[in-house]
Amino acid sequence: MVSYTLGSFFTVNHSGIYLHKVSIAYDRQLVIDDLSGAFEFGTMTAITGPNGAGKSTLIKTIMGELLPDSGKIDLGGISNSTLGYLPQSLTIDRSFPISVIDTVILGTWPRIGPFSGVTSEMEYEATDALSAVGLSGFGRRSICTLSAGQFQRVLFARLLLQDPKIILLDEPFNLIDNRTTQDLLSIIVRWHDEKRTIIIILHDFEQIRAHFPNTLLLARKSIAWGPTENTLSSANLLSAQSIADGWSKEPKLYSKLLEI
Ligand SMILES: Nc1ncnc2c1ncn2[C@@H]1O[C@H](COP(=O)(O)OP(=O)(O)OP(=O)(O)O)[C@@H](O)[C@H]1O
Repeated sequence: MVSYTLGSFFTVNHSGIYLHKVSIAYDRQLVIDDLSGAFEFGTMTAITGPNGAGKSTLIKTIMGELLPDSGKIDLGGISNSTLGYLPQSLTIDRSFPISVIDTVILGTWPRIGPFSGVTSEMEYEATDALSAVGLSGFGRRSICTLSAGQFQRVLFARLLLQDPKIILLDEPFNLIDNRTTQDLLSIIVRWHDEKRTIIIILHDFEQIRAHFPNTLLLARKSIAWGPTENTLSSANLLSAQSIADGWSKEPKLYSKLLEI
């Protein structure tokens, strides 16, 4: 449980990832505007919104890859080096000549460091993880020979070895078939049952309604953040879309940066 002081007036206790008035800009263009809210530990939250809404930017900022231009992100006492993160598959370079099993074993680095050497126990764990994601027998294959869905299964196996308490997934079902999606969804649901915190970017409202109790609807600012049924109301979705229709015409500049 973390205590957090808002201004000089009061202190709130929370156990989760806490965002307080977070704004993020690229080249003076605001892509997240004054976002406040919490991802409570143990909850499962979908982040959705139109293309360009700032969803990946938000996740990268929680990961510490980007810094907010103003506001604060508090990880509730957890170091961002221990977060489990799956970026969008299109951003991952698969040309590096590495085997499936070694890719999965890389998941142990955040737990035991990169210099410990590969033990037979790690190989057993990685083999088990590959079997859990339906890839028994794939260990010696090179990752560049895998299909998109098989590679995504490998990345889930790597997360199984990493064993993180907080898992951030950026469109994990992009470009993969329904069967793989269902298999990976059942792993995510199991992680939730194990009280891990899941934050997942998704575009499919049916999938979100079926599996994710909480949703943040983003359109460069929070349109709604709370129980999924309330967040994904027609009025909120319309509002997000109309904001998206407008932002390409009128880029909003970040006023604090303009003062420089
Ligand atoms: N490195 C960058 N430099 C400049 N602008 C960027 C950068 N990364 C993202 N942007 C811009 O910031 C805005 C938000 O991008 P982001 O990728 O966070 O959106 P998103 O909601 O994840 O979109 P999508 O659903 O298309 O993946 C977009 O207009 C994008 O072009």
